[in-house]
Amino acid sequence: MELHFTKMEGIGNDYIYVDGINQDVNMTPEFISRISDRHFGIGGDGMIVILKSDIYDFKMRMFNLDGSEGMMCGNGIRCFAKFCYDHHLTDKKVLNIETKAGLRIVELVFEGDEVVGAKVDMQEPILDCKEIPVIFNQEKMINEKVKVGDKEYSLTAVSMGNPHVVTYVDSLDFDIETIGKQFEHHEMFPKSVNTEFVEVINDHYLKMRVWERGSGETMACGTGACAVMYASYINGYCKEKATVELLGGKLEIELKEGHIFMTGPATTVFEGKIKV
Ligand SMILES: N[C@@H](CCC[C@H](N)C(=O)O)C(=O)O
Repeated sequence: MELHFTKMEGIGNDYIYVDGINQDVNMTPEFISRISDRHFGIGGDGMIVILKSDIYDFKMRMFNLDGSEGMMCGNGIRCFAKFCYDHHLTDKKVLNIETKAGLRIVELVFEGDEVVGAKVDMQEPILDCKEIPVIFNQEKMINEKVKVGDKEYSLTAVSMGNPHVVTYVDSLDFDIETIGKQFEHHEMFPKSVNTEFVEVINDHYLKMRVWERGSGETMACGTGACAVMYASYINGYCKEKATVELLGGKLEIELKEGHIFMTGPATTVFEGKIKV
């Protein structure tokens, strides 16, 4: 049997996109980590499957490099919407997409006839520790000093449908592999966590690196950039609109009427088929 796929990336956060409406897709962790492997597979930060939804236009399921399933993917959902439009699964330019974290509304961005990106209503950020989830002795974790490994960090925990913890650093040049794993496996995060390390450049420009649960360091994380903007806003480091620069590029993030909006590119790298 063959599996048709499209490799796509949103500022370097790359996934293998597969149409699960017109073909059967193996969604076991073993298969996902095998095809995502950069030496023995197609290569990517994981796999994203396009499915029919009973309530909205489409349903997105996303899987990390280790095969674990994520609730939401910010860079992924922009590419997901482009995939649906480019593959003629829809001619809508605004798509309602069902994710494990609920509805996300994606407005495609065009250059001429070509879809080059999207603006996404990422819904309301969540600070409630129980919902994120974070085991902590207060309702919210905002700029709280917590020891991770042998160092104390000031942490702000935010859910964008998936769990994030944001911390501020003087320099982005550090051993993310060691520190990222300490956060990812810390007992205060019962469902693990995505960790964002942020350098504040000014009140409308933030730079970050991310360590994603299930995938390790990636070039970018869309939900992470939203969590960073919101954490920085409530900590008084930025205004309602900010550019967030990640290793793979920039996203524009805006807080409007309690919702976070993310705008960024979506790019097709190549298409193919593999024997499964
Ligand atoms: N890269 C993504 C987030 C992917 C999911 C995450 N690793 C999780 O398991 O929560 C993004 O762009 O948001």
